[in-house]
Amino acid sequence: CWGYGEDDGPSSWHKGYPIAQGNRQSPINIVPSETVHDSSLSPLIVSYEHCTSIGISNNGCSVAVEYADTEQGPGIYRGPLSDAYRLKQFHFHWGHKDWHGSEHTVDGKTYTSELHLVHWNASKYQTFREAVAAPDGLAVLGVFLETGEEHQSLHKITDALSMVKFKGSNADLKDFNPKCLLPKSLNYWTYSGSLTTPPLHESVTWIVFEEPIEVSKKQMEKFRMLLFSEEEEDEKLMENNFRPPQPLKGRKVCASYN
Ligand SMILES: Nc1nnc(SCC(=O)Nc2ccc(S(N)(=O)=O)cc2)s1
Ligand SMILES: [Zn+2]
Repeated sequence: CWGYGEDDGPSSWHKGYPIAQGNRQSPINIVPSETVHDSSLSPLIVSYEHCTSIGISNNGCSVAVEYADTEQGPGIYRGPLSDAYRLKQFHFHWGHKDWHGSEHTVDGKTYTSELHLVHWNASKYQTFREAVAAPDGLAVLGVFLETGEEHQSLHKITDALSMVKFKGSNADLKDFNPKCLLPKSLNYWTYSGSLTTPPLHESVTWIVFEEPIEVSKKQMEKFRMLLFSEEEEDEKLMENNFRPPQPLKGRKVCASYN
């Protein structure tokens, strides 16, 4: 199947997933001077009050924290969105070293990691599976991580990583509210894109925050001890699980203002 190595990495995904060469692929390089400031863009509303996280798992390409799928669950609305989107999971992408690891770049600058909070359009679709392939099915919040001060809430995640070292492993992680992982400013860029891993569905309204959050080098090192491989397999360190920027193909990127 697909991966991030020499033979199964992003440059060969098009063989199994032709959409990889589609017209609204993600991530992209964001050029702030070329974004359109859309004054009709209202502030994004993040409503993460009722947060029943059910667990943390290593799915073989990243580490993800899943949320219970309930009506009054955590969600986002307004901003560029016409409907209410419900939080399904969040996960991270990172590099082998601190100088790279993010998927989106800003004027070519890479960050040490990128957090993705994956939401699906529960106003319009019955299930995540239905929404994941629909053009307005998903909304993903992107948060850049850069090395600096230790993040006071990220330790709840990094402390759990040793329990999900191997592909296919999962552990309890109760009531983790990801609001604490958002930056102070909710200024964002938004554009129409895709999943950044196979099946690469062009179903994502991307909302990427301008302001990064700070995490310590030690906290990043804990992500790099995770494995792509299963127990009993040859150890393959989980790192560089990011797709490089894809062609913009004429899309415009809008900037919020709040
Ligand atoms: N029928 C199907 N069920 N599930 C899938 S894909 C599962 C899934 O959530 N994939 C996913 C892949 C990439 C991203 S990302 N990195 O946020 O663009 C988010 C989510 S296809
Ligand atoms: Zn992602």
